[in-house]
Amino acid sequence: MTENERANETAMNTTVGEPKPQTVPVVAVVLAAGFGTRFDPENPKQLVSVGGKPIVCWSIEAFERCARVSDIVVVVNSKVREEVESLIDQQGYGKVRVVIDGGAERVDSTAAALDTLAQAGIPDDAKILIHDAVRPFVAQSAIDGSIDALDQFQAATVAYASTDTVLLTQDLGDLKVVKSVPDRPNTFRAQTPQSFRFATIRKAYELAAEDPDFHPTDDTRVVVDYLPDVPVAIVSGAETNLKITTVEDIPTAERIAEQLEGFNPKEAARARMHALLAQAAGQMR
Ligand SMILES: Nc1ccn([C@@H]2O[C@H](COP(=O)(O)OP(=O)(O)OP(=O)(O)O)[C@@H](O)[C@H]2O)c(=O)n1
Ligand SMILES: C[C@](O)(CO)[C@H](O)COP(=O)(O)O
Repeated sequence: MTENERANETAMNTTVGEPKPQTVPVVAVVLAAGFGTRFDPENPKQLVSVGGKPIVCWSIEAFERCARVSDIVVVVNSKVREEVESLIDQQGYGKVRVVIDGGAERVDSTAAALDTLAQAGIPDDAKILIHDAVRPFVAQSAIDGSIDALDQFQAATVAYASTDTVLLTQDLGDLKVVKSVPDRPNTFRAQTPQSFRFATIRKAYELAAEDPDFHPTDDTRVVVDYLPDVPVAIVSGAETNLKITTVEDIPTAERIAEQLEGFNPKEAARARMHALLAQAAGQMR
């Protein structure tokens, strides 16, 4: 077994055998309100098709498919709302309860979803799974593992063991120096879903809201920084749980879609052409 396999093995894996019966709501929050500034702001990445299906649909379907997920909240911005709503209607996603507006940053979009859930009177012990819409290939084992982890922990994140040595750095004016080098088996790449009991994530966000310098890129960081006594469990992720960040990620995404759904050469060629055009347009700007 490689070092990486060992590290991923020590992360929590899906319960073996029958999953426990669900006694609380399990709500997936699909964050699709980003502006894709590193992709192409004129071509919202959450709507781009991979393997012939819009990225946001892959993500919603992952939670539709998991019988233990009871409800889905989709968070959008004004640029994508109409299209996302029409996709939800066309596909007949039965667990999507509401499509809400997000905010300027990812954390503002999560905060909007938490407010909506509070207004809906969701219980404190509900399990909330917060997922990047642009991670279309999340495995059912990661979703199940997240739901199971909340039986032992108040918070959990899907993560994948780093194969690179990670350097923690320090700013020295206009350059950086290495501050420390953590042992590689203790370093993981954060993925989503990141999952929490409702009262825990709500409390963390309440505390964070009082901090004007609050700009974390994920929800785990909000708990780690503002509720430092709450351990966040690591749930096994995968290389395929890719976040589509730039147009260069599209060919990899097509390859993963191909493995999952079977090969569609027409669609793959169209997507490659699309990625090249988007890249060329980006360079011209
Ligand atoms: N205000 C925001 C910002 C991000 N997101 C979502 O959070 C995830 C984070 O992925 P990221 O690659 O950062 O997406 P963008 O913010 O769209 O990309 P960029 O940072 O390049 O603008 C995405 O699903 C995105 O839609 C969101 O819901 N609301
Ligand atoms: C939540 C996240 O996907 C974990 O990998 C990530 O932090 C969010 O996006 P960003 O690329 O850091 O903005």
